Formats: sequence, structure tokens, C-alpha cells
Amino acid sequence: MSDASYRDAIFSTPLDRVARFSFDEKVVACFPDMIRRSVPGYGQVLGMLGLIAQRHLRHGARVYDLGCSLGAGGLALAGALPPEAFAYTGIDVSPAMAERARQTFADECPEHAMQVDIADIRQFEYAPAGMIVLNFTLQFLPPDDRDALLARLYQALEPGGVLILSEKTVDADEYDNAWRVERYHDFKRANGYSDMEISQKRNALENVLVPDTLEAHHDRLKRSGFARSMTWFQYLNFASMIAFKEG
Ligand SMILES: Nc1ncnc2c1ncn2[C@@H]1O[C@H](C[S@+](CC[C@H]([NH3+])C(=O)[O-])CC(=O)[O-])[C@@H](O)[C@H]1O
Ligand SMILES: O=C(O)C(=O)Cc1ccccc1
Repeated sequence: MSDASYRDAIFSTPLDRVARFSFDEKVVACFPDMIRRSVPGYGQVLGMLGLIAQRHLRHGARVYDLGCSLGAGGLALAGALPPEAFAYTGIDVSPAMAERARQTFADECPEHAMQVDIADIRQFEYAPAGMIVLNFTLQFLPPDDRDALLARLYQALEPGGVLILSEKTVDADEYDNAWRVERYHDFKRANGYSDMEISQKRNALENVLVPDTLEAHHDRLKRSGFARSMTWFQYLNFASMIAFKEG
């Protein structure tokens, strides 16, 4: 398969019926461009992953990257830590994504222990881990499945381990929410998306990407066992949280 990367033009022509968004071959081919132009703070969140790992990850521990897509999280970690510092397992249910992530790791960081599994993160058998990353992935699970997954991840974390949870969020206050969504659309427009692309993608994501409020996330983290969590990053309606398992 080609590893070329294209500009995202998926929603640029008028569609009679906008299909549900899915991580198919077409999305995979333009994914780096799509995510960079569509997720405010994506690069900053990735940049901090390595710094957070340097501070919190036990030497040699396992790191899980759930919904790893093309492996950007793994590459960020490999750029910040030496090969013996961690063993990485990326998991993605999309074979097209996972295969490209494998190829990228083989090309870019062959010395590092980078594994990619094609699996559903809800069914995966987790081994003990020092760090678990959910970068813009939980939002794609049916809301009823989110509690059970977080509770299992808490169990898999070693004492002193950390969970990074990055998400698109919704604001409980309708005015604050409208302001953030409108500025988010401005952000997309400034990144070259047309009004039609913005509205067709919005329709395609309806009931596929279901955002929670930050409060709902922190409540869920607490219910799952985490005594402490905080929002360390927020940019419009996108945020990243960290949750700590007591050491
Ligand atoms: N049940 C599931 N099991 C496994 N994978 C899943 C599941 N549901 C969705 N996915 C996968 O989760 C990923 C979400 S993208 C993550 C970006 C990445 N973290 C990044 O830092 O570049 C986010 C976005 O595109 O906004 C896709 O690759 C799906 O195939
Ligand atoms: O584009 C959007 O509206 C988003 O919410 C971000 C996004 C990025 C990549 C795939 C799906 C959603």
C-alpha cells in the first residue's frame, strides 16, 4: 500500500446524502492533514506526551496508545525517550490505520520496541502499564461503553501510572458552547475548509463522535477509581486531561 499523504478534500463536493464518518481507506490517506487542520492543539498535545512520560513513566514500563491511528503518539514518545525507556503498544480497530502505523515505526524508529495490534480497545486484554494514552479516541465509543473501558484501564495501570485523555468536548452552558463551536468553525475556515466541508463533516460526525463535558469526564475518571485528575490543556472545544493512579 502507498504511504503517500494527501490533502483532506473528503467533504469538499456536495453530497446528496452524507454518509456516517468512518476511518476508511479514504480517511487514512489524508489523515495527517485532516487531524492537523481539524483538531486545535493536536501538535501541542503530542509534544507534551514525551515530556509527561519523561516525568511520570517508570523506566522500562509499557505504554498503551488506544486508537493510535497512524502512530503519531508513538512517534512523539520515541522522539523523547531512548529505546530502553518503554515498550509501546498501539491499538487500532482500523487495519488500514494500524498497518501504516507499523510501517512508520519500522521506518522512523526501528530501535524502539513498537508494537501495533489491530483490535477493539473495548475487548483488548491489557497487561500492566505505566502510561495509557487515549488521544481523541474515547469520543468515538458509544457513551454506554465508556465507563467499563475506563474502569478496566484503571485496573491495568501500575501504581503511580498516568492516563492521558484528550477529547473534543461540549460545554453545558449553551452560550459558552455556541461561542466555542463558532470559533472552532472559524479555526477550520482559517485552515482552508469551506463552509460546505465544515457542515457536511458535522453531519457525518453526528452520533459517531459524541462529546462529553469536561465535568462528565472527570466524574467518570473518579468513578473508575482515579483519585486525582485535571485538565492540563484546553483550546476551544478540545481538551486534554491527565489522571493519576496513586503510587
Ligand atoms: N473501538 C475502537 N477500538 C480501537 N480503535 C478505535 C475504536 N474506535 C475508534 N478507533 C480508532 O480511534 C482513532 C481515532 S483518531 C485518534 C488519533 C490518534 N490517537 C492520534 O493521536 O493521531 C481521532 C480522530 O480522528 O479525531 C481512529 O484511528 C479509529 O480507527
Ligand atoms: O473535524 C471535526 O469536526 C472534528 O471534530 C475532529 C476530527 C478530526 C479527525 C476525524 C474526525 C474528527
